[in-house]
Amino acid sequence: MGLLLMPLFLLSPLFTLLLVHWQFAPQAAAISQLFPVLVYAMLLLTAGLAVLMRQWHWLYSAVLLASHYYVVEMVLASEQLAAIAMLLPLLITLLFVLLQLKPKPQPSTLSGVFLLLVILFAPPAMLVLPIADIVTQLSLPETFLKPVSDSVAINWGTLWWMALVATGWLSMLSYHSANGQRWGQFAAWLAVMLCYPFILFEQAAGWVTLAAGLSLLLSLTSQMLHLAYIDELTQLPQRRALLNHLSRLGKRSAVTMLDVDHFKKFNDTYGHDVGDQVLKLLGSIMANQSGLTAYRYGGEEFTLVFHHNNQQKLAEKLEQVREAVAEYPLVIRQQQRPTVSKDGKQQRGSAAANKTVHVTISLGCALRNSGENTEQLLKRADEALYKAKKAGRNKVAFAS
Ligand SMILES: Nc1nc2c(ncn2[C@@H]2O[C@H](COP(=O)(O)OP(=O)(O)OP(=O)(O)O)[C@@H](O)[C@H]2O)c(=O)[nH]1
Repeated sequence: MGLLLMPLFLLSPLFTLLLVHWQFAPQAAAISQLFPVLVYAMLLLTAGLAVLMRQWHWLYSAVLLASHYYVVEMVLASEQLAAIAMLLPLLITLLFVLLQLKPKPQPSTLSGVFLLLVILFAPPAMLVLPIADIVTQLSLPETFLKPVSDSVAINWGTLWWMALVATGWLSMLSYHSANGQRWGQFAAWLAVMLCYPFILFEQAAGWVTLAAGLSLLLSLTSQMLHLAYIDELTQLPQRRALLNHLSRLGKRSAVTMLDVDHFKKFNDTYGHDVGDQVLKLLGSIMANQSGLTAYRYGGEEFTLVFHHNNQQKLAEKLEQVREAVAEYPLVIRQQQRPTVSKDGKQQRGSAAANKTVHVTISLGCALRNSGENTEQLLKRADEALYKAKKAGRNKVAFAS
């Protein structure tokens, strides 16, 4: 999913529920009648799916949302409301950040149980601790404590740090091109934080927790699709996605099978890890090609799918791919790792310790014949690949 699409997709529950809340008041009132059962049911569903899929990250996040929701619901009647509304978002933010930073242990391990207990009981502890006294002892400046307005129970200090955290977090996620899991957690955190300016509004916590839970559910679903369709090493879609694509391929199309030349020897010489790095690099070279969709077929074989059958254009493109791979300098360092740089020239460490090598690929292309099924098409592309190998490798061949 595109760089901007993922955050928009994961923030869509928040936008949608806000829209429903303000623009469709009768329907919103009917939905909020179902709170808190609906909210807890949504979180339970997310947690259940997370357990089923063994995606612990989502389990912890769902539990955190549930314990936060419980506290906010309870605190509304508390005399400590203002003080808790100051410290609770801080605690929740710290826990969310902890979940982003730490590798998530299995809940069946000791550290997993500990993490679960902290997430479950740290927020409710605020209900029994003398939070108002603690806040008084902090002697925060007047400007920090000044309420934003009479109608919202939040002060300027809290609003500012939330805005700072949101900006910093957002920049980090964009800079590192974060995955759905991290965006999902950010979306959930943002939704929860939105609760605070509106904490006095009826069912505000229910609405934002519902939005946060939906964001988690969407990110969990997209993670499952990712695991099912994307190859972890090369980050290219894998065979299952290829078969799906081929099943709806048009008449004018072509398929190319390609494979690394003498890869066994390469692995034997430089090690399997270096071989893996080469496959990763091939994945990124092919993902950056226009006019085709690249898949990892399996092992050191890749498949390229084209939505046209112009042989001249295909030959030019495939020649371009072949050259891009053959000309890419792989720097094998002392630790036996190739430098996979964008411009292909970056070298680190002592030049004397490095060795530059090249790999080549052979490509076999089949233009789709009328009435031909997927299996026959792939078989002909494979035969063409065999032809390219026989012709000396580092070649492009077309099926007859
Ligand atoms: N590092 C690494 N190697 C792999 C992976 N998948 C398959 N291979 C290796 O790829 C090699 C394929 O070898 P062969 O099918 O004999 O072909 P080749 O040595 O490339 O020779 P030609 O294809 O005839 O040029 C085997 O040694 C596999 O172990 C992988 O994911 N990582």
